[in-house]
Amino acid sequence: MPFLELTLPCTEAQQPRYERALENVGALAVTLADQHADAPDEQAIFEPGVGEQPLWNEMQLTALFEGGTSPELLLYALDAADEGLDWSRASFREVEDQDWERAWMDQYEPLRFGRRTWIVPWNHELPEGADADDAAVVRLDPGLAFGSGTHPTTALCLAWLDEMADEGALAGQRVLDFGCGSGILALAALKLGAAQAIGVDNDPQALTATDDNAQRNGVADQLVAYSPETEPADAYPVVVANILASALIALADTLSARVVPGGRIAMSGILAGQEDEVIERYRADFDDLRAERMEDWMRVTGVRRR
Ligand SMILES: C[S@@+](CC[C@H](N)C(=O)[O-])C[C@H]1O[C@@H](n2cnc3c(N)ncnc32)[C@H](O)[C@@H]1O
Repeated sequence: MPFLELTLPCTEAQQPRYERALENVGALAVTLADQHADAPDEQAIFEPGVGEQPLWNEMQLTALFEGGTSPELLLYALDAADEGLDWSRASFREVEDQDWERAWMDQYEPLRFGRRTWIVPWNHELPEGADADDAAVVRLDPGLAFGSGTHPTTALCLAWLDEMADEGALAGQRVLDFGCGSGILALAALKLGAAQAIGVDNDPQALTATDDNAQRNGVADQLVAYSPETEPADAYPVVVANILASALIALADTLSARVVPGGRIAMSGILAGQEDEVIERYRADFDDLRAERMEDWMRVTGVRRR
């Protein structure tokens, strides 16, 4: 399936704002490359990781959208997403998915979250010095679904799961990963000791990626991915939902009902400044609501009232 690729030259100072606007209108992936590299295959591709900033002053920002997306409508949405940004230098082309998978995998390195959670691309090994006996290792190919660990919202949720495991709150538990993308959070929960995980996503690519990654990690019998229409209306002691703030607010009744009394929830996909609205919406059903920030993004956690 072809995809629509948007490229745009920008400065280092402009990059976070452009990136945020692109993600807000549904970019599947955003990468940065050095503007001055000579040939495309020599370009240093850089996806901003946790706490990392690109080195270049001038860069080329590239975003991938679903095939069939109209460039005109996209520009209209981008203008609405942030009226102060200039998109006149944006250019578009159709790309085959293979190009993107290759670029993604080539620049993707093992990353650690919290004390012992490792996200390792399927074609890499744990770095030397990592404690292989203690590590909870997820081997991942994000494919075309969101969820490689490099986005702050994923990182915030992975760090929370790692903490939960250290507190003994994951061992043997059932976990719901709502908006599972690549399945990264469900897989991390299983590797950290959860007994079973359910993934839910409204994107068929995500369900395929989650199934593939469950096979790759040898946990296909513990992880099942559903569309929102088919997910069992069950309740779980641990729920993670990394979707946008607007979706968390719209789905508050459903998500609250998915958490058992005394169970815990972590929500992300929340831009800094949106956390109070999310907390307000969940206040009726949850205690101990807290917000944690990473870069421009927030995580809200809470404990379901008994
Ligand atoms: C930001 S990604 C998170 C992926 C992964 N869980 C992670 O933490 O990296 C959000 C995912 O939620 C899915 N999603 C968004 N809105 C949804 C909804 N209303 N119901 C189910 N899935 C949804 C998207 O398709 C996408 O895969």
